[in-house]
Amino acid sequence: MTKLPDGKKVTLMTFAGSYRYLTGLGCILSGISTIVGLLPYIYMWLAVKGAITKWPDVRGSGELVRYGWLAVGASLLGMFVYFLALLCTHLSAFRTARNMKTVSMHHLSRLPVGYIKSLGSGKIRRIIDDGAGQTETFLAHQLPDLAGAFITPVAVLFLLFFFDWRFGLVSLLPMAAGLCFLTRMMGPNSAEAMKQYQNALEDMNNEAVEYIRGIPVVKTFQQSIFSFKNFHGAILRYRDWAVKYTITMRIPMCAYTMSINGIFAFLIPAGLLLVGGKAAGATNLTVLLDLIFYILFTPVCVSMMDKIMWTSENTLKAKEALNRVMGIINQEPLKEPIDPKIPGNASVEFKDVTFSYEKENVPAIKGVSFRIQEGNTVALVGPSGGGKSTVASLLSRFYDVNKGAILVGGVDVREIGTEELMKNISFVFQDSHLFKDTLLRNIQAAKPGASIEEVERAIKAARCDDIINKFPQGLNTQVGSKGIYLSGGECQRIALARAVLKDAPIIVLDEATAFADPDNEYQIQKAFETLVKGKTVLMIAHRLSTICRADQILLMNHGEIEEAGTHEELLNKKGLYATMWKDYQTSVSWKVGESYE
Ligand SMILES: Nc1ncnc2c1ncn2[C@@H]1O[C@H](COP(=O)(O)OP(=O)(O)OP(=O)(O)O)[C@@H](O)[C@H]1O
Repeated sequence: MTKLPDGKKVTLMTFAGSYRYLTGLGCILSGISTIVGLLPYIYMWLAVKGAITKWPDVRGSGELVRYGWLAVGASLLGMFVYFLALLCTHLSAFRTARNMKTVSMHHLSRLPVGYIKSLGSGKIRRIIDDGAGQTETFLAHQLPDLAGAFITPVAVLFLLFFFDWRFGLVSLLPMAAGLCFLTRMMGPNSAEAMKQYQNALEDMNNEAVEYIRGIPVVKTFQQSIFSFKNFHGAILRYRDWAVKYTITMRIPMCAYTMSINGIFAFLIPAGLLLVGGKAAGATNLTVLLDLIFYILFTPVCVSMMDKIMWTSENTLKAKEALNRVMGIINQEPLKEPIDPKIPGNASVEFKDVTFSYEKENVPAIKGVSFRIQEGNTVALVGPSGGGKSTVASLLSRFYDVNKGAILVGGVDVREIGTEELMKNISFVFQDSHLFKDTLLRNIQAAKPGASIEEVERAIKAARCDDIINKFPQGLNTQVGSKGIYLSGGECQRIALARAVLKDAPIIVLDEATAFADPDNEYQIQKAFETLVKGKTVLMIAHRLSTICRADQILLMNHGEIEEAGTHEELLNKKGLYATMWKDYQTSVSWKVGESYE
C-alpha cells in the first residue's frame, strides 16, 4: 500500500508508487507516436507531389508506391507505439486507482465516526469511487494524449512553416484565435466551475441515497412529495448550474469552434490569391502542391486543438477529484498515543466531561461525572435527546471529549491505543449492522480467527440457536441474499453473540431491546444475563423494567446528570425518574388491560 510522505505535497503520482515511471514512459511513447503519426501526411503529400510532377507517367516514377507504403508503415508504427504507450499508462492508472481507494478506505477507518456520519455515505462513496475512477481514466488515456497534444503544436508549427510560410501563417491565424478562446474557457473560473459541478453532483448523489433509504417511511406516511423535495432541490441546483455554465461558455465555445474549423475559409482564398498573382508554370504548380499539403494537413491541427480542449477539461476534473479524495485523506484521525498505556482494570470513570458535536453550539453533554466499579452495571435513562447515546459513544472514543476526561481502568482513553481500547469494550448498537456475508463470518467479525466451536459456544450463550437452526445452511447462511433477512430483534441477538464471542470486560449496550418483539426480548434478556456476568456494563434502555437491578441509575436530561442512585433511591427522591417510572407502570397496566379486552 502506498504510504503518504508526511508533510509532502501529494500528487496523483504519489499513489502510483514505483509505477509512476510507467506513466512517464507512456507519455514519452505517446509523444513519439504523435510525431510518427504526422509522417503519413508528409508521405502522402510527397506521393501526390511526385504523381503530379511526373504526370502522366505516374506509374513509371515508382514514387507513388514507395511513398504510399511508407505512409502505411508510418501509420502502423504510430499505432503500435501508441498501443505501447497506453499499455504503460493503463498499468500505472490501475495501480494508482487501487492505491487511492485502499489509502482512502484505510484512512476512513481511522477517522472519528462523527466525521463519517456528517459527510454521508452517498458522498463518501462518490468521492472515493468516482475520484479513483476519474483519475484512472485521466492517467490511462488523457495524460498520454496531453503529452501528445503538447508535442503536436511544435511539430505542426514546424511543418506549417517548412513548406510555405505564407500558407503557414494563414493556417496559424485561426488556430491562434482558437487557442485564445480556449484559454478563456479554461481559465481560473473553470477550476471554480468544476468544483461547483462536483459539489452539485455529490449533493444530488447524497440526496438520492437519502431518498431511496427513506422510501419505506415515505410509503408508510404517504409523504412522497415532501420527501422528494430535497432530492428535487438537488436536481434543480444541478440544472441551474448546468444552464448558467452553458450560457457562460456559449460565446467562447462558438468562437473557438468557428475559428478552428474555419481554416479552409482562410486557406483557399489565400491559395487563389497566390496562384492568381504568379505567372503560370512551375511556380504556380508548387503553390498548388503546397496548398494540397495544407488542405491535407489542417484536419490534424483541428483534431489537435480539440484534444487540447478536452484534455484540459479532464485535467481540471481529475485535479478536483484528487482534491476531494485528499480532503478525506487529510482529515485528522483520532490521535494515537505515543506511549500507549494498558488499562489497570475494567472500571470506567467520566470526569467532568463536556462534549459538543461539530458545528453545534449547544453541548450534547456538559459536566458529566460518574464512575462504574469493575463488574458493576450503570444504566442511563432519561428523555430523548438527553445525551445517553453521546455518553456511550464517548466511552468507545467515537469522538474525543472537549473538556474533562474518560478513564478506563484508571487510564485516559486518549492514552490507550485504539486496538487495546477496542479489546476492552464491546458495543451492542441500537441498530446492529449485519454484513452481507455468512452468519458465521458476521459473528466471527468480533474475534477474527475464532474457531467454529468458539462461535457455537457464543451462539448457545446468546441463545441464538433457533435463528441459526431455522436456515438449512445453518452458520453458512448468507445474510441479505435470496430473501434471507433477519428481524431487528434477531439482528440484535446475533450482535449479542458477537459480544459474547469477543468477551470484552466492558460492555456498552445501547437500547438493546428497542426493536424486539416479546419473544425476542425474552431471549435477549436471557442472553444479556449471560453476557454481563462479571462484566462492567454501561447500559441504555427505554424499558425501565430492564434496568431496575442496575447498581446505579443515572437520569440524563439536557446533557446533564439530573438524578443518580439505585432504583429505590430514585423512587424515594420523587423526581423525574419517579414520574417516568409511574408513567411506565401505567403504560404496562394499559397494555395488560388491553390484552384482556
Ligand atoms: N451526530 C450528531 N450531530 C449533532 N448533534 C447530535 C448528533 N447526535 C446527537 N446529537 C444531539 O446531541 C444531543 C444528545 O443526543 P443523544 O443521541 O446523545 O441523546 P439520547 O439521550 O441518546 O436520545 P435518544 O434516547 O432519543 O436516543 C441531542 O440534542 C441531539 O440532537
